[in-house]
Amino acid sequence: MAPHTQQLTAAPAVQLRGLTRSFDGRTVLDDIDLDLPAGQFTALLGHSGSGKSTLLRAIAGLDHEVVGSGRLTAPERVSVVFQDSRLLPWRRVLDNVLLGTNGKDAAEKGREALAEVGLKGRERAWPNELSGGEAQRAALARSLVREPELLLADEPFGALDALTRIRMHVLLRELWERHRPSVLLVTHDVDEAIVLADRVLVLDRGRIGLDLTIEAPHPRSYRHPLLGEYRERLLAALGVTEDHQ
Ligand SMILES: Nc1ncnc2c1ncn2[C@@H]1O[C@H](COP(=O)(O)OP(=O)(O)OP(=O)(O)O)[C@@H](O)[C@H]1O
Repeated sequence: MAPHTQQLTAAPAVQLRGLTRSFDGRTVLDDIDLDLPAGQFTALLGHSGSGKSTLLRAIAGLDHEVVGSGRLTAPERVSVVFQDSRLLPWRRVLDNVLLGTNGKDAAEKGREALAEVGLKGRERAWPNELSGGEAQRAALARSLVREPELLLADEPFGALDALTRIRMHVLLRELWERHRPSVLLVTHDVDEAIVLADRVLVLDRGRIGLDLTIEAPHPRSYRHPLLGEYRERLLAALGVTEDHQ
């Protein structure tokens, strides 16, 4: 049995019950129940405006209004990565990674995390000296150094060119294999979801419209023959027909 399959039986890292969120009387999340098992790599797909970021923010504990309406259980150590690296421009790369950490071995861990994401030697660089892909690598290092039980990623590769995105997919999956946090990756890219995740959720009209387990060995390429059927099911759930592609 693959190691990640074993972890699916573990207690859920995230439990949502009856989660509802409205803005100005408009319901964006409608009574959502969801369990994310510990150590699972899940992707959340949905059209623009379907509420993906709202759901992620709720799980991250960044939206206090939503928590009041339902029940949310999430781990203590949560890291969030966004589309924009959010590095502080006035701090060098290593100092960005270390922000908010402490302990005498923090700097060493920061260096190790930068080496893991392929930024060894760039510790003293300024954020504006990094490419977009490198900045996202640094953002991943910053999230890793906190040893998160849950990694929430909101379209982390959305602003990158296609080739860089593929390299980042490989990196993210490798990091997940090594550290095994629970991951929730928000994306509107169906291929990104099925190449990376073992479970893909589709958010539609405030509900989880489709909850699909992807059973194909890793590493997966976009052309993996097993992925075609999953792609079609997800596109159908998103209301995208072949004619639209
Ligand atoms: N703070 C807010 N105030 C008012 N409306 C909001 C707020 N945050 C989100 N919304 C609305 O909630 C809906 C869902 O937004 P959300 O950002 O969660 O969607 P999304 O699926 O992440 O979209 P995208 O893929 O474009 O990032 C949108 O209609 C948005 O305008």
